Amino acid sequence: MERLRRSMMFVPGNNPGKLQTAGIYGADSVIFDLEDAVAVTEKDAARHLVYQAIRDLRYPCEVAVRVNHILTPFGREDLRQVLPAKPDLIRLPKAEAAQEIKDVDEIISEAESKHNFAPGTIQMGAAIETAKGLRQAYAIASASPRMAFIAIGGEDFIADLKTTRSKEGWELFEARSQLVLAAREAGIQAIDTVFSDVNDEETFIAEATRIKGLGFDGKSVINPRQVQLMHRVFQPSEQEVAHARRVLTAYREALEKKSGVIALDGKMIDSPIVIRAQRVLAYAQAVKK
Ligand SMILES: CC(C)(COP(=O)(O)OP(=O)(O)OC[C@H]1O[C@@H](n2cnc3c(N)ncnc32)[C@H](O)[C@@H]1OP(=O)(O)O)[C@@H](O)C(=O)NCCC(=O)NCCSC(=O)C[C@@](O)(CC(=O)O)C(=O)O
Ligand SMILES: [Mg+2]
Repeated sequence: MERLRRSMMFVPGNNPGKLQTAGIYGADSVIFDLEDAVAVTEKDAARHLVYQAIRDLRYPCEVAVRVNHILTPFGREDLRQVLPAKPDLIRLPKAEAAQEIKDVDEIISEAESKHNFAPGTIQMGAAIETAKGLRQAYAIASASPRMAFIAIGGEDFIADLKTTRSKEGWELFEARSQLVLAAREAGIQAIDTVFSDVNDEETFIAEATRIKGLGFDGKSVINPRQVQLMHRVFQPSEQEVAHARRVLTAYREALEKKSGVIALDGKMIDSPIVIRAQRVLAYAQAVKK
């Protein structure tokens, strides 16, 4: 089972209080942000705070840093200053081309070598936030062995589409589906976008349920209150686990009788159903830890 990334919580990189407590809320990952949550005048202070937090504090989860785009005046300096702290992952915003991933991969390799980190220690993820980026989703996802996921940055994506965000999310449906397909083709995870109204739990849960159904592995979140909501949506129910066990038992018995297909409660059980049942059990096991 790959690493769980049900909840990836953004933490503004210029907020010392939030950086200090970010690990206590149970998120699978924290993303210390140097990009859009940080004003241009605060970039330098934020880099320093993020470096110190990663170096000095122990987080019980994956620690990622969202740097500015490599082609902005800030991206390379972000990497230069935070890589020596050895974050688990660098998340790139507004990715539009495989070359951006390759360039950052090279910078990370140089830092790993300079600081005696094992090669490949620091992973990468990239957010697709424009129509142009979406066209390159597979190329981006497969541009480096460091790539652990691609994400959709929905707020920027919607601005690029020149539309507005609805509760039902129709405007993002096509992009979300394409993003999951590209991630699966590349064999990496797919992460959904943030939901900005932290007080609207009902719509958050509906959206989380929908994106789980589309195949996403998790969601970027902006507030601790969204973490457990997300985990609850992704938790396999007792009925799902019990059903998965019955599927595997029935299939084993079928194989013993030299048959590759069997009916359980009137429904056909064959190998893709078995693969799904195995995933439910592996997932239930992983979320218990
Ligand atoms: C929204 C709000 C201001 C509300 O604050 P409030 O203080 O009213 O919240 P409360 O619930 O009252 O907080 C209760 C307690 O939790 C603490 N607490 C809250 N949030 C915490 C947190 N994030 N980390 C650690 N701690 C936290 C707080 O300090 C308090 O602690 P305490 O005082 O001890 O009780 C706050 O959450 C926040 O700043 N969120 C992060 C915003 C951010 O990073 N945006 C950029 C990334 S998105 C983007 O860029 C778009 C994107 O790029 C995305 C993509 O690519 O996917 C795209 O295009 O779509
Ligand atoms: Mg964005």
